[in-house]
Amino acid sequence: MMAHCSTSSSLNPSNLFSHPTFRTKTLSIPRLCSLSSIRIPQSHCATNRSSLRRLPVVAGAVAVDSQASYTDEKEGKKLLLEVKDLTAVITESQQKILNGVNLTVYEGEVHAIMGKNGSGKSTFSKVLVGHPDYEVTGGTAIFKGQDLLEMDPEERSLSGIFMSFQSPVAIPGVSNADFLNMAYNARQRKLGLPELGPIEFFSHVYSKLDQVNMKMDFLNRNVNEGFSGGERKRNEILQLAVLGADLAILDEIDSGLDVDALQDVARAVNGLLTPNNSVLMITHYQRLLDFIKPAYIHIMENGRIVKTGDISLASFLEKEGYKGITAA
Ligand SMILES: Nc1ncnc2c1ncn2[C@@H]1O[C@H](COP(=O)(O)OP(=O)(O)OP(=O)(O)O)[C@@H](O)[C@H]1O
Repeated sequence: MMAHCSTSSSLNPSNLFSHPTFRTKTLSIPRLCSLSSIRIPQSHCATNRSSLRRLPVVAGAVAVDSQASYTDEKEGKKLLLEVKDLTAVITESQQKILNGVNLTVYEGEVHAIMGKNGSGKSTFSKVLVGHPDYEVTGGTAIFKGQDLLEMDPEERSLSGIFMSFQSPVAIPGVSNADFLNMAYNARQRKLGLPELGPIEFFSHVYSKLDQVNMKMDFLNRNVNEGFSGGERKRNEILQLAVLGADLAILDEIDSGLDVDALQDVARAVNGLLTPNNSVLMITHYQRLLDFIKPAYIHIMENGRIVKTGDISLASFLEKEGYKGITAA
């Protein structure tokens, strides 16, 4: 899906979702990168830097609050995310989708969520990042010791959550390089660190391109415009590489990837893993898990995690299907 330009002339970065331009049914999380269905105001649909500077400062994946006192530990690892009995409905229809999700993620862990189509996997991840299509009706979500549900989407991004969407959108008129540069500088500003000009930024991003095996000319192209499905997915991981994250939520990052691209993307994600950050992957297939190895696999059914196991759960699933899992 392509992003559209509207005629809105200004945005309030601190409350982006409330802006009429963004109150659309197709809105996705307002962060600078991986905007899955965002509408960019006409005034921002230009490649000049002054326009870009006016884009909302909603950079994702910035571990600003690295000093947060989230003390619960397991084997020396800090508790990153604790979700308890989370319930949520679709805002418009009030249809219940999440029926009490429980999930605990410590730093340095890789988790995968699997489940039948329509079981609520994407909804869960979008609820975590504060997508306005959904309303939380119960439960808690604590991220780095802070109440995630109390934060607006921008704060969630700035506190270190990155989400890669199933269908990253194109943003006409905004070059990939400018987009990433702006996102990077937003983080630097938030951290009180020096911003990088375009030339300095280029050398910074150059090594990241290598990590995802992307050619340099992708930087000069407009964000995701004309990119193949696989290129969009690589671009998502490039954004993650540039911005970093304490918790990267990757929604079907393997979909549409050929075998080589899958390996590139997996290698890049693995290269970004440290003892302090975590990944939550949503996938249907074991092939991704062969490359990015999760410690935990969760099966979601009817808006709840109904089973948790290790990698053997994915192999079992591959052979027996979900019926086998439920019966197991
Ligand atoms: N904004 C929405 N409007 C209407 N229905 C929605 C909306 N968001 C989710 N749903 C419905 O909620 C259910 C769960 O959807 P979700 O996308 O979370 O499932 P999923 O497990 O990610 O599925 P898949 O594996 O096919 O991607 C589906 O029946 C879906 O149609």
